[in-house]
Amino acid sequence: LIFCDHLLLPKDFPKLKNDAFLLACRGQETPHVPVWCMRQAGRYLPEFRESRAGKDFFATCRSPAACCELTLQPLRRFPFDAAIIFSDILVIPQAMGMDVQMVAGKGPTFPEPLKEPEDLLLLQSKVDVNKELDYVFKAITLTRHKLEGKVPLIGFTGAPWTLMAYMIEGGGSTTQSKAKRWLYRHPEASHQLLKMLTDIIVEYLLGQVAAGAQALQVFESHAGCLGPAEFQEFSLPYLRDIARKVKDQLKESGQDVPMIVFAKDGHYGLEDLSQSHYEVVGLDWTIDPRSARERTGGKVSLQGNMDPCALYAPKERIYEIVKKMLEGFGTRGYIANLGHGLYPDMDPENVGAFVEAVHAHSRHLLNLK
Ligand SMILES: Cc1c2[nH]c(c1CCC(=O)O)Cc1[nH]c(c(CCC(=O)O)c1C)Cc1[nH]c(c(CCC(=O)O)c1C)Cc1[nH]c(c(CCC(=O)O)c1C)C2
Repeated sequence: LIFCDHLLLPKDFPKLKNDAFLLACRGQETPHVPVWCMRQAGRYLPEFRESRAGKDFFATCRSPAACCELTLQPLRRFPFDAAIIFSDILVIPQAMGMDVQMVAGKGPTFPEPLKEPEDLLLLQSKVDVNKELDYVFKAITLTRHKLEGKVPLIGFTGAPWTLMAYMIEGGGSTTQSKAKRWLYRHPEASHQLLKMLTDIIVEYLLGQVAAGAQALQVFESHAGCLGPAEFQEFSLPYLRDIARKVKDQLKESGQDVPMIVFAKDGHYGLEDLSQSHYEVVGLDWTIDPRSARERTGGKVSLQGNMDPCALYAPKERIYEIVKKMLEGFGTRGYIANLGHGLYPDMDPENVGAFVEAVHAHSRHLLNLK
């Protein structure tokens, strides 16, 4: 039999061998605390730099074979309990007709960001998600097959506010002041854009599940620049809408896929996030594990939250930090991760030490029970 990778269909997937991550999402017992890292497919790996060398970032995102290879790379080195599909949150603005380029040393850049509400007319409001983002779905299907059931595959999206911020700022920003100007000056147009994004995101996530994603993470990376009131108005309702709509649709076809919401620096919204139809709330390192547990009252599983910079510490110190983190969160309903993505200058050995520490110490704690 000859298999052509690009003809692989989203069915007959290999049987899952390690379900610790999926069990933890649902608060069920696991033999160890599952662990993965945001940006685990990244520049800190020499093999990643080699695969990406000289290739355009978004061209790489459009190649299912390249995305599959980059997704699998970290799993060949470390016993992570989940894989996350290599892609980017900015493929959605691209699908809506915006040009996004990866500029070396600067990051993703929009040559023509949205400036005024009239610019919304330039956007493709009815995006044919299955056609425009088909390459992501193909990457997911291929990767799920190539994972051979080793660990579950996570799909993801940017949240509406975070995507809106990039579309107006035209790239990364520390203040998000151009995007926040819209919230205060053009609230109606802001809601119009957020609603437009929400509809596309729902379809996009459903497409990822149909293609083979076994869990979904929604990145609200720019929650931190909103205050509680703006979060209540411009972020939370859309995060809730996404989870509710995705879950309602999946239920109709008898499916159930755990969802994770990660609102970076959105500690003020923790109680609300824990009551937003997500099984898991991701945390950055500014929240103390015990207080996060108290504030979420056992309603959700938690994921996080070691400071990525703690990985610069010597290995023994990493072990101590992990130990404290595990004792703070407890071993049930918990997925170990960093509080944000891995930095490109991280020593892969220290990433390995982190994974090893989570597995070893959580097994120790679980054996004491
Ligand atoms: C590895 C990588 C990615 N994106 C970028 C890079 C580095 C550039 C390169 O390799 O050339 C540019 C890339 N893409 C983006 C940025 C940040 C730009 C900025 O705000 O300054 C950069 C450098 C935008 C982006 N992209 C993403 C987010 C949300 C998570 C977060 O808060 O970091 C955001 C904000 C999501 C993302 N992006 C990526 C993944 C892959 C899966 C994994 O985690 O291993 C994921 C989940 C992949």
